[in-house]
Amino acid sequence: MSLVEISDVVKTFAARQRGADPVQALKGVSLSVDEGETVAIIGESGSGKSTLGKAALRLIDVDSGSIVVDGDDLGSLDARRMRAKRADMQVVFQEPFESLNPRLAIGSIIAEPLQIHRPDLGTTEIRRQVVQTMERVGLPEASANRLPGELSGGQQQRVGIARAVISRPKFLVLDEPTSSLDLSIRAQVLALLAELQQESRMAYLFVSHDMHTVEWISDRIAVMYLGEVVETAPTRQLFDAPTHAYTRTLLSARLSADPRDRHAYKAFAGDATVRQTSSEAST
Ligand SMILES: Nc1ncnc2c1ncn2[C@@H]1O[C@H](COP(=O)(O)OP(=O)(O)OP(=O)(O)O)[C@@H](O)[C@H]1O
Repeated sequence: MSLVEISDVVKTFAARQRGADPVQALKGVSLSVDEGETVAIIGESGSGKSTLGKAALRLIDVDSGSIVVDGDDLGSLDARRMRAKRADMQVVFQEPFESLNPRLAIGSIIAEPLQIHRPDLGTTEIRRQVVQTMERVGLPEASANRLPGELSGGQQQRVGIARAVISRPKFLVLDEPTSSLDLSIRAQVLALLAELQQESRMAYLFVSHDMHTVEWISDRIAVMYLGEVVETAPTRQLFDAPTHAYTRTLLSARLSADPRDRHAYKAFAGDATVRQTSSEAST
């Protein structure tokens, strides 16, 4: 049994406009993610990727189907057990600034999950873990007292990652975590995510529409089309021998992308470090 087992999940949204039909965002989706594995979800805008990411963490309710994380069926947990379970399942969103409280200092933002989930820890221990986590994700200790708006986009996303991993989750949903970042910073943040995963064997569900990113980071890829997973395959196999017509269309779009970007990206990804670069220094 995989760490994360998503089985036959259906999710329908009421239409945003009055009179329009409801939207079936997930039409019976099944997917698993193993410990230490990165599964990417790709597909065009509106295919249901983000909805699946949110459903996997039970950030939204689903109509039917089940999501089992580390042996617990999320649908059958009561509110108290679900709250406790959240320490094991975290999320990193695309827009770091929007997901960080602009009025809280960075240190407090990163400390929050521990304050919620580990009432047994004292202030000194929480501070120690915050400093340790900041160091691990490449944030200067001095930024603990700064506000999110004072950091660069890359640093803000490091804060989002630090907050997500400080409670030592087993399962992380990453919803376009690097899409808003410059190419060079993107590669460094991806390298950081890969290192963190190697250290702690987290399972990653990685939502992305960027083929270069998923090719680099994922072990397996699930292709979504109109609320369904139409193909799941190991990354190399999917790129070399896609079986579904829609996957082939997606991949041909990738080939028409600017090849210079691709090479630049590979070069950056190859020697990316988690340390800050001058381009990432705050403004
Ligand atoms: N809260 C909501 N209310 C109504 N419809 C919604 C809601 N959230 C998502 N949808 C609809 O569900 C479908 C799937 O949306 P979703 O955001 O999961 O797609 P996506 O593949 O992540 O797209 P993108 O790449 O643009 O983020 C879309 O048709 C979207 O309009």
